[in-house]
Amino acid sequence: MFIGLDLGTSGVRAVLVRPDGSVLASAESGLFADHPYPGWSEQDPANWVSAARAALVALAQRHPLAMEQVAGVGLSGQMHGAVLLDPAGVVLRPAILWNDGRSHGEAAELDAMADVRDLSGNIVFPGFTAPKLLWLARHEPEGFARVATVLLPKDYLAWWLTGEIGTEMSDAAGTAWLDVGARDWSDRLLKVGGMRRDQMPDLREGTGIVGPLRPDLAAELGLPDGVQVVAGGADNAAAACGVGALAEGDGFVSLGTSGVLFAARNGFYPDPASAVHTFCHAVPGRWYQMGVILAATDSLNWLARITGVEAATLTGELGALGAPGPMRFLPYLSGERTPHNDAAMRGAFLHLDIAQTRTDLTRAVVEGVSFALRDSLDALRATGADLPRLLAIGGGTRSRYWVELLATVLGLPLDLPEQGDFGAALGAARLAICGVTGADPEQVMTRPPIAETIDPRADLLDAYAQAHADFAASYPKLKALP
Ligand SMILES: Nc1ncnc2c1ncn2[C@@H]1O[C@H](COP(=O)(O)OP(=O)(O)O)[C@@H](O)[C@H]1O
Ligand SMILES: O=C(CO)[C@@H](O)[C@H](O)COP(=O)(O)O
Repeated sequence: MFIGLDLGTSGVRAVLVRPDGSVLASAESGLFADHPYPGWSEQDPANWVSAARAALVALAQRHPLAMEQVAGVGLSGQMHGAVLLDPAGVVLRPAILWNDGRSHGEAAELDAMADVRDLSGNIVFPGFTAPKLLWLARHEPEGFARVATVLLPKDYLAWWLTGEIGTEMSDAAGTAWLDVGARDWSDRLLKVGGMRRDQMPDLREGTGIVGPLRPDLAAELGLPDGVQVVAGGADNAAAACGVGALAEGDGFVSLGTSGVLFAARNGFYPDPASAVHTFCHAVPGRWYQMGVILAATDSLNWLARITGVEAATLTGELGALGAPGPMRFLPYLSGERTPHNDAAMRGAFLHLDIAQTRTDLTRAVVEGVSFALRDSLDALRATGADLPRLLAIGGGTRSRYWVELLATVLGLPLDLPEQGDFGAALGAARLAICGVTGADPEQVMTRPPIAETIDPRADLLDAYAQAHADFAASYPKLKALP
């Protein structure tokens, strides 16, 4: 048996997976992000540990015999977050997350420096790790002086599970300190970011082993001796492993806290002039590209918070998909990444009318998120990625309305995998299977059974294309406002 542990922004999910790759059980424990100031987004790593422990204990209570058979644990997690450890391994401050825009000035500075885009293969976005450390050096210099190690979120869980410090290529690629083509830390990128190699965790591929599970944790969870903890992958790379997206033409769209349009590529094809990301895959010798929006289900959760109605209830009120609503919503509540790279931009509702209801607001939100993902699809296509169809994963795909809308806005058939919510956690477990048994990733990371394919609604394609054009035209107009 194997365990996959995915540290999402909205919660930790643990899955117990049989050696043939089928899922026996899963458990979840929720998380919240703190936004102490506009544009900031933080989580306390202690809460990640509590949530991971709760999810693992839930599996142990329900499946004690299966837990006795576990050979490996694989990890997956939200990308880019900076977890700062002092020389004793103590966390120095709350982790600064992927959707935190405070370091936009530092990001622009790094981005303008010679060789930076060429080496990292990417624009330096404010959400990436390197500008966060430059911000820290300027605004919290005492804390910065004590940073002995920078970890990415899931690597902090590896540290908790094993007492070992390490990372892997797919998460390291999102730091702006990695030479993404060479799959190694870049001395030049570290130097311009004010960092040293000894502050970086050791690098391995996603199937590499970080170390054995701590004996006290094994005893607490009813796991045997000698369980190996496998490095795993950044959540999007791990999700790709979970849905078998390894080669050219394979891709997925994810409706999680962030929204992601992912395309596996057969080689390293950076296009750093565009806001498409080019990162190492979690399996050796492969890369991928993606467009990212910063608030997908996070936009819906914001509406849920201010209306006092749960996200699932809001989408449940939408009924059957029809023509686009009259309102437009720009989902830039945490700023914008692909395609505009605009950390200062903020969201908006347009064309509010006194007759409109909560349902109209929900419709506008899910439409706005879908239109922003269409922008990412167009940006990916411009880099040469060819995506004839996509798998659809993430919590938002529980809404049938949203998936049908998204298929229509993207103009592509969307395949809903059985157990689509497990994507990243299942991918983490698959990386553990490969790491512990030496199995070939190509054999293990197959496409999952598809529960249903949702086709675009041919009768609505033109109406949504027009609504997307209106949405796209709104961005420069809003940007021009003081
Ligand atoms: N029926 C639903 N309709 C729309 N959104 C939903 C529904 N059920 C769950 N969600 C959303 O899915 C989110 C969780 O998605 P998930 O992919 O697990 O996120 P993450 O990986 O970012 O933590 C929830 O926060 C919620 O907003
Ligand atoms: O910043 C990115 C990718 O570049 C996000 O996709 C994060 O990795 C967070 O993911 P979720 O919590 O939405 O899964």
